[in-house]
Amino acid sequence: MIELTGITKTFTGKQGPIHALKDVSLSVKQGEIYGVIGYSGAGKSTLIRCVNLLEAPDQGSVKVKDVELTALSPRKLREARSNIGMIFQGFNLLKTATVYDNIALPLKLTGLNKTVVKERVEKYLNIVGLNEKKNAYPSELSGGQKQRVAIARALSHEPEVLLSDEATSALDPDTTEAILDLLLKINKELGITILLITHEMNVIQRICDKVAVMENGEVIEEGKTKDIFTSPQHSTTKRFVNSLFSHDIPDEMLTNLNKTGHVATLSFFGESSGEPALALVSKKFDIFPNILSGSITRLKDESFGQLLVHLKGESSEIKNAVQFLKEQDVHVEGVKISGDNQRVS
Ligand SMILES: Nc1ncnc2c1ncn2[C@@H]1O[C@H](COP(=O)(O)OP(=O)(O)OP(=O)(O)O)[C@@H](O)[C@H]1O
Repeated sequence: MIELTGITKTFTGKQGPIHALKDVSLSVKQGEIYGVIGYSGAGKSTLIRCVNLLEAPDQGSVKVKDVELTALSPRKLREARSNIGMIFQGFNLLKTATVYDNIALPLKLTGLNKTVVKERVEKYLNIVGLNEKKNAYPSELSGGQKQRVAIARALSHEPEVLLSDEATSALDPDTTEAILDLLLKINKELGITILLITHEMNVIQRICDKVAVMENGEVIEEGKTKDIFTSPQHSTTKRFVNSLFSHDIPDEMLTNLNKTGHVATLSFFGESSGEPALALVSKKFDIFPNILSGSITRLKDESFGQLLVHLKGESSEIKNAVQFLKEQDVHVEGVKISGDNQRVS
């Protein structure tokens, strides 16, 4: 549905060129929710703005539904853009217009008649659950309600693609959850493909099928959310994944524990697969596993758990136990302590 190939964008900064995007390629399939995560300045906004050519890339190809957008005339580009909705962190609502008019005015500009406009506004206000607020002004709405209006406005053009530029970053955790649920519903029930950018791993965790991690204008890691969570490769990706699990054990304690065995994180899917596998390990091998910390969270439709464990015993027994855990689909990774990388895997 969205194919970005070899996208390069350089800005002219006061201190010289800023290479915001360096040869970035990305492929989003129809019906997917695809998340791009990265720290501030990674290039996420520039990338998402290239998809509808709000930002023109210096080089590279932007295809949406097999149409090369960079080659279109201004009129054809306007048509193509009507198939790509967008929502923003700051909502971008007209302050002087009611909720109804915020959605209706852009529709009228496309030439739709009054009856169709009314039907569309009501349909999409219903979908976002805000029909009773149609005569309110944005200043009378909460942040979550403003984002709902913005979503209804984007959907009212009946696009196949929705771009979300940090749509939940200005919202509190409960409102964020509600907006993420709404995005899931839109994806499921209307079949809209969603490409979003965020700096919050919980957004990726809750709704994304796939994720790309960006740093310094490049995609450093990409794949199914499930795979990235169980086996992050790049140190930045590991930081993002670990941000969801606070195994707050002091380094000194970890160093001491490593003298009598190995400290490792075990990642697993399903609520019950981690602990039973660990119980079996203590029966089968001459080791004593001790859970130091653990938590379970949800990855879209599945539960995903992580345990920080101390495996006490001889190295050879630990090695066999780790091999056994891997065979039970538990991902095992040694924990770094003070630069001394005691890898178990
Ligand atoms: N119009 C511009 N002119 C000059 N530099 C820009 C412009 N837009 C972005 N940049 C620079 O490009 C780099 C990437 O910015 P971008 O906004 O895409 O990153 P980001 O990952 O979205 O970060 P943030 O979450 O802080 O917005 C940054 O160094 C930024 O300062």
